[in-house]
Amino acid sequence: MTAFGHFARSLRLRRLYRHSTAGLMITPLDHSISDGPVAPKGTSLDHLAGQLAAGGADAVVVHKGSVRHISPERFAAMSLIIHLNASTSQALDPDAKYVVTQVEEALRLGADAVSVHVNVGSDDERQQIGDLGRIADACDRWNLPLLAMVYPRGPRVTDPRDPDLVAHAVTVASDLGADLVKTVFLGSTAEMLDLTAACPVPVLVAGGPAMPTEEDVLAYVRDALAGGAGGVAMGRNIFQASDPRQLAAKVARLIHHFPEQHFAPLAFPADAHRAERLTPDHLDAPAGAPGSPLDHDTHHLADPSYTSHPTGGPHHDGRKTVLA
Ligand SMILES: O=C(CO)COP(=O)(O)O
Ligand SMILES: N[C@@H](CC=O)C(=O)O
Repeated sequence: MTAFGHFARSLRLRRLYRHSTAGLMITPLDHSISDGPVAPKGTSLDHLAGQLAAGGADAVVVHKGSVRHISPERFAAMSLIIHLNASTSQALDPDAKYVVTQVEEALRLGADAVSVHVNVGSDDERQQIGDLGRIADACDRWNLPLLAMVYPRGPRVTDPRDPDLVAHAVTVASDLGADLVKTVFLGSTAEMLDLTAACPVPVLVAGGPAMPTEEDVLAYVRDALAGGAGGVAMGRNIFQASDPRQLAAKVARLIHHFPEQHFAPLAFPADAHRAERLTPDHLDAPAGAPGSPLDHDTHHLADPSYTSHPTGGPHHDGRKTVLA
């Protein structure tokens, strides 16, 4: 290990942020096991994946068998996250998630990262937290980034958006080694700011059930970002939209161009070197203004002079460090 974290894990995390270091737009499609088909009627999973990739999604989360039905071409500009546990809505206890494949299998399938869902407060919590710990160990062995989806859910959880409960849930995820954590939006930007400030890894918000209008979705994403979220892992609102590609593009654009850079996946020695080439004027320029880092649009990642923050090293601004 170096001060910049393990190279291979850093590299894979960096690739997740292929479009922008400002944040992530991930679309989970693991609902296929919990609730049934995710692709709009009459279309295929491959078509949906193509729309998401064309819209600028950074990654999709899918179950292991789904990758057989998606063309590898879809992942030319989008990462593949394999989901490792499952349950169906028909189960006696739908909150009880069980492991259906391993980190090694995900690697064999070409995964760029893996994800695991934990319902904190469920009757089955003991098993799920144990699974998260074991999966985190395997991710450490293979240097594979880990996304933990953590939700307060279970018979004793009366308010799944209780800020203390959600803060507890995301802490479970970061304490056991998740690189990214996905959870519910708390309902207000102020509450989100407290949550995200206390969590050492980026917090991605889930979308929840489909909202009535596209503008509702975009306002929700704006609020989450203003609350310090590191992006979204938004499923139903995207794949149930009348035009998933178009809405994915709008959401991705909001996230990828968000002016505040919350964290720095570019924590490589080479980036410290690149950072020296940005003058303070560049860094102070308003977002999108000539000379500001965001002036580069999404092409900035191809620009060797681009970096997301002035020091280039692991970035502690009171929020997060993607790499340690
Ligand atoms: O947990 C989820 C998918 O993994 C739910 O995502 P959405 O709420 O955005 O549909
Ligand atoms: N990760 C989610 C999938 C969506 O329904 C869950 O298991 O609840």
